[in-house]
Amino acid sequence: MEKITVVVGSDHAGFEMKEKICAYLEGRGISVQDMGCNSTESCDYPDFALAVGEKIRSGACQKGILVCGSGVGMAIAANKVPGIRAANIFDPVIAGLAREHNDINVLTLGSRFLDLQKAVEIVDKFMSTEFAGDRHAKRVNKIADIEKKYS
Ligand SMILES: O=C(CO)[C@H](O)[C@H](O)[C@H](O)COP(=O)(O)O
Repeated sequence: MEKITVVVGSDHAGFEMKEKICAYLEGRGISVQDMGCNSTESCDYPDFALAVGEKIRSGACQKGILVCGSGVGMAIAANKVPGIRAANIFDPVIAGLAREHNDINVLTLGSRFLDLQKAVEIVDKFMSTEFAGDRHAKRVNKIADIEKKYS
């Protein structure tokens, strides 16, 4: 596995799972940058999706993980940052495909619908699966072209 820094964030609903995922990644020797939140006090997921997306866009971090109650709000918000390809994943096989075919750089998780063991399996797939390139690169480039059309 390449040496990378993972940037993580959550809202109040994802806080506890985010903390456990940080500890899991750090325990595996992976460098983690935590953009908050820092408690279960109610807060707004777009603030953390933006912070994580900007870290990746700037090149400071290579992959991101965002946790909210369903994972949906985080995915919608993160995908508004140019260059971010975020997907809300509930299954490790799909996590592998999302890396292999779509080169996602942000994983979003729904803490209210995933147990920790499944979340960790998804994180492992996200971290360990390489983009396959080839025909998939052409398609991912077309996604970037859509973004350029509106910039
Ligand atoms: O964005 C979401 C829903 O798509 C997340 O699940 C949020 O965590 C959720 O909306 C937070 O809800 P709450 O009632 O304010 O806890």
